[in-house]
Amino acid sequence: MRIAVPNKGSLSEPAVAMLREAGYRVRRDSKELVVADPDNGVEFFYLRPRDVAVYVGKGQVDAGITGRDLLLDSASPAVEALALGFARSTFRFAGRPGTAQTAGDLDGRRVATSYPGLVRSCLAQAGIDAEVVRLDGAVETAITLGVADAIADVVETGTTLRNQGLEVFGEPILRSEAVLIRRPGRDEGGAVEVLRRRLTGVVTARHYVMLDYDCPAELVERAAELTPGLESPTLSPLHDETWFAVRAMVPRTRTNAIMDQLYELGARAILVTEITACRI
Ligand SMILES: Nc1ncnc2c1ncn2[C@@H]1O[C@H](COP(=O)(O)OP(=O)(O)OP(=O)(O)O)[C@@H](O)[C@H]1O
Ligand SMILES: O=P(O)(O)OC[C@H]1O[C@H](OP(=O)(O)OP(=O)(O)O)[C@H](O)[C@@H]1O
Ligand SMILES: [Mg+2]
Repeated sequence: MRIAVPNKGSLSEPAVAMLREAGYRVRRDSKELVVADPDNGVEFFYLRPRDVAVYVGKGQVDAGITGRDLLLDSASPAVEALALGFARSTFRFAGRPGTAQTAGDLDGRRVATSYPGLVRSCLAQAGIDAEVVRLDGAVETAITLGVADAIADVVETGTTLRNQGLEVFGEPILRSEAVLIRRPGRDEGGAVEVLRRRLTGVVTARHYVMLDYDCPAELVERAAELTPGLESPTLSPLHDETWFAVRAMVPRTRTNAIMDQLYELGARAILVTEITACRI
């Protein structure tokens, strides 16, 4: 199986980290363009982020990691197989304050972007007739230099826009994040499915922590409501028969709130441990 991985930019490092956590061999330095991983029957190709969807869409590579925005911009027939939870951003119109209230105000005006495919299809869908100016990056500067009236670009914290005195307008065009993509058609031999399952394990492991605590027997039912786990929490008897040990996965973002509630209920010895990988 061949897998395409972004070789630079925002996606590269977290994509490599995720593959490493999923048990694959990754490159040791940024000059390595092809990495063989015979133990897993995989060959990794480190490609430009924009090219990943092109190779996967043409079927030369079985799967790849890219951004949802890059996939849609490329108009590649590759298929999104799994959202990976990093490189989250929105794709938005922006301009100087007062330039426009909605995308409709762009009629007859110029929009600079490095995602012309995405922007053209968004404008066409809304029936807006605007000129798209294609730039390679740093598009925020296009307005200052008079090349465009507005821009459409990736926004994460909004710092870049603020620094240029720009404001977003209109509805977000897209919510993006890193995604696993696969070539269209059948997954020969189910090879991509193994990759997808492994990456799901990493995404889930990042999402949850393992919570262990001791709980008086009469409070176990109420404690189980606070920590229902995936199927049901694990109960183990303690030597002191009036207590149980309870174990359940909980969403990472709610860990401390749940620990507070358990403690107030009467649970003790509440411990949190990291999950490094899992199959759900
Ligand atoms: N600041 C950011 N925060 C989150 N995601 C981002 C950010 N900038 C770019 N991305 C995402 O990274 C992908 C773009 O990949 P690309 O390699 O072009 O990143 P980049 O950081 O812009 O690289 P470059 O150094 O070439 O500008 C897109 O999916 C985009 O949504
Ligand atoms: O909302 P923010 O947190 O400021 O992030 C968004 C910025 O990050 C990316 O820029 P990058 O540094 O990749 O430069 P580029 O425009 O040349 O791609 C993106 O193109 C935006 O400009
Ligand atoms: Mg960039």
